[in-house]
Parts: sequence; structure tokens; C-alpha cells
Amino acid sequence: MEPRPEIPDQSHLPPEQRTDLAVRVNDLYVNYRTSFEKKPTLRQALMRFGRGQRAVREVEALKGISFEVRTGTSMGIIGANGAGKSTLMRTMSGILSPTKGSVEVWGQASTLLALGVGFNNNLSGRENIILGGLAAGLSREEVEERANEIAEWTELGDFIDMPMRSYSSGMFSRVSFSVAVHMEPDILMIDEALSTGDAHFREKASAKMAELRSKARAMFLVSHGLGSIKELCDEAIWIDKGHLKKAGKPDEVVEAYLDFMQAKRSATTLEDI
Ligand SMILES: Nc1ncnc2c1ncn2[C@@H]1O[C@H](COP(=O)(O)OP(=O)(O)OP(=O)(O)O)[C@@H](O)[C@H]1O
Repeated sequence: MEPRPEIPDQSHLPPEQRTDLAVRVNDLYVNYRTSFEKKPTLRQALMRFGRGQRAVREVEALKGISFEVRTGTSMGIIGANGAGKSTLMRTMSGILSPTKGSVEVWGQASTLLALGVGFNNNLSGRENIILGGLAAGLSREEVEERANEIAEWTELGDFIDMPMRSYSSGMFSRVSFSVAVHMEPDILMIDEALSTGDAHFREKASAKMAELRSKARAMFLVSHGLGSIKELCDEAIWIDKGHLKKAGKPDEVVEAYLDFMQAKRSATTLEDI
């Protein structure tokens, strides 16, 4: 990993006087409200009532998360499926609002997180690149300027002008990832699910992430591949069922997470006996 210029430690200063912060998350709670049926009928409502279920279920995805990210940091986010990692990224990028608590972000954050958010399957890869660029806040001129480069980076050849419904999931990720990494946001947020593809593409994606990491004010990487967290990040947080379980150096956080998962697996096996 390339050394970064030293930034003086300002953690002793009150937050409003600090100039070294890229992101500050304070006592963050995010709830989702989900209804069971899209259009509930009287029959469904009565059946639900009979089962003692409520029409709307509230999911507490994040429960009191607090951390600070200093300028120049690459922060890895780890945790099991459903732990709250994507919810945290979506809230930091402004797609979701906090139910309680606050998120402050200094600079523009990239918002293309999940695979092909906002892509239209009936349009070609190239058309979706233009839409993606506009959705990420680029001007028409900027999008036109970059569209060819973004399209070429995908290495999809003639497929780039075919409707995206004809793409494999790997081809789909190539377009999403290419759009996301060419937006040059101050705060870069990458869901590593985006870089799933063949070995060649994974390698290319990881080189691009390393390059962007050195330019962005801060980078967040959500990953189930703990190796890339250790390789690309200089700090990490572990989220478990919406709680911040541990924050620190990637090695320590990954080790604690693995120990926890191992212990959980053994406990399950013993219970099973
Ligand atoms: N749109 C939604 N509506 C309702 N509940 C949701 C929604 N999105 C996520 N959740 C719930 O919020 C919790 C956190 O989900 P989130 O997607 O943030 O987890 P994650 O750590 O990113 O998981 P994964 O590793 O599987 O991607 C889960 O319980 C999930 O079921």
C-alpha cells in the first residue's frame, strides 16, 4: 500500500473545529418499514389479523452506530448477511435518511452502490452508462466526454450496444462497476459485489480501486472477501445485527470477526448434537 501524507491528529478538537474529517456518523439508527402485501385486500388483512401479524413490519437495520472517518482513510465494512452494511452505505450516500442520529459527509459521495441501481434493462449498456452518469450528478457534457472511456473500460465489445437484459450477471457488474469508478467522487463507496466477474475483471477492478483509493478523500469498501479488506483498507468496522461490534485496524477487526464466526459455528454444531 502506498504511504499517504501524514494528516495532523485533530481528534482532541471539538468536531466543529476539525478540518480532517471526511465522514462522521453519530448514534445512527435506520429503520425500514415493510408492508406484507403490495395492495392488501380485506381477506389478506383479516387473515393477517387472525395470525396476529401487523400490516407493516418495522426492521431496525442500524442501531446506534457511531464512528469518525478522517480524510485519507480507506474504511472496510464487514459483517454477516443482513448485518446492515448496505444500509450504512446507502445512508452515508444520502439514499436513505437516518431514523435517528446523524450522518455528516464532507464532499460528494458516489451513489451507485448495489448492482445496477437505476439501470434500465431494455436500454443498452452504453445508454445506461449515460443515464448512470446523469443520475450521479454529472453534466450532459461531462457524461458525453466520459461515456466512451467508461464503455471501453468494460471490455464488452459489441455487447455494449445490446440491451442489458441480454447480459450475464458478470457483464452487468462490469457496466455498474465501470460507471461507479469513473465518477471520481470525493467519497468513494464500493460494494465489492460490484466487482464480481471473472479473474481478469476482478484483477482489473482491484487495480482500479487501489488507484481511486489514492485520489479520493475517503473510501468505503463493503466486502465478504476479508483479504481485500486487509489489502485495500487501513481501517475497518464490523457490524453485527445493526450494532457496531468493533472498529480498528483491519487485521484486528477481521481476526475478531473470524473468531466470532468460528465460535458461532461451533456453538451451532454443539447445539445440534
Ligand atoms: N428495502 C428494505 N426493506 C426492508 N428491510 C430491508 C430492506 N433492505 C434491507 N432490509 C433489512 O435490513 C437489514 C440490513 O440489511 P442490509 O442490506 O443493510 O445488510 P447487509 O449487511 O448489506 O447484507 P448482505 O451482506 O447480505 O448484503 C436486514 O435485516 C434486511 O432484511
